[in-house]
Amino acid sequence: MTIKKILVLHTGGTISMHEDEDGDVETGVENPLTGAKMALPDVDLTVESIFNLPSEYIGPTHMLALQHRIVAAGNDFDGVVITHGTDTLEETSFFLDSTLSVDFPIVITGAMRSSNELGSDGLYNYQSALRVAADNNSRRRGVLIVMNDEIHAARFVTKTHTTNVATFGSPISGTMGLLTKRQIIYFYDLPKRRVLSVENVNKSIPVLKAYAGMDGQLLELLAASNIDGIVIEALGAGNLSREAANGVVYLLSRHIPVVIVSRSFNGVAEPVYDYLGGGVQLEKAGAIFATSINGQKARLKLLVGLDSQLNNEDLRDYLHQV
Ligand SMILES: NC(=O)C[C@H](N)C(=O)O
Repeated sequence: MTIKKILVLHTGGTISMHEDEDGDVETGVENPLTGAKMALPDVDLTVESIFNLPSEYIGPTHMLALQHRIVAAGNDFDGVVITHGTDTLEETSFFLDSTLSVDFPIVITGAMRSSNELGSDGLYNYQSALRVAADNNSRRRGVLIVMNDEIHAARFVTKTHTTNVATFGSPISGTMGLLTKRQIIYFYDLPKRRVLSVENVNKSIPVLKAYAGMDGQLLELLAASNIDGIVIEALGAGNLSREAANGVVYLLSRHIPVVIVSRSFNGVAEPVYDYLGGGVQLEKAGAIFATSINGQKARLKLLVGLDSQLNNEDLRDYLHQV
């Protein structure tokens, strides 16, 4: 068996934290994963602590720094493993997946229980991520999320539970693969996606959730506040109240791109209803329906699309693509 060279990038999160005597979880200086004993395949690890942050502090600038580090690694490694807090793990995964085209596996993992808690899942998930990154079958699959013996695609994964170790799920596509004691099994291949390079991540793109009785006031306020675009988690298949729909029309009249996803946990947003506020009329007015992603991912996709100077039809096609 050939030895696989894996680049490990620690970024912080619960996987690198510990519980104090009161049971509160805090960050530490030493990463508990460093020097930990694991049953591993033949891997040669290069370990870097690129950040030591709770993932609530991670934003697009950090994601871009990670992306640059991976690009700089070139073909020096057979795989990359990133450890990350779970709260924004799906966003970092999605950003990297949208902006990196590499053959080697990029695997992201985290933990729900910190290093000294009973039933801590950090070391186990780290070991699983290394196994997946060292597996030849993990190549050319985009960015993968490995937690709790499951493999998920960055495009479809989301955090589904506040505290459970089985928090990550892919409601639309299902789990992409599994780790057993001896095997790594993939159930399906992903549809092709368009990868774009990104240079500047400083766009202002808020995400707004729709609700019964939503008015257009907030949308009009946002239209006057120098935003570059907006994502609305609309109702059901992608519908809004009449007042909110008028707010969308106002935003569009100011040339602010409006991207529609659903606030529903599962399914794809698409234009179905033809009345004021219905998806058909929102699309006719110029709103863009993003396919199969949630609000936080649509925000990143719009950011990447705008930074790549995509406009009108091109931007629409890009956001439509699964
Ligand atoms: N389980 C976790 O990692 C949650 C933590 N708050 C973080 O995202 O950094």
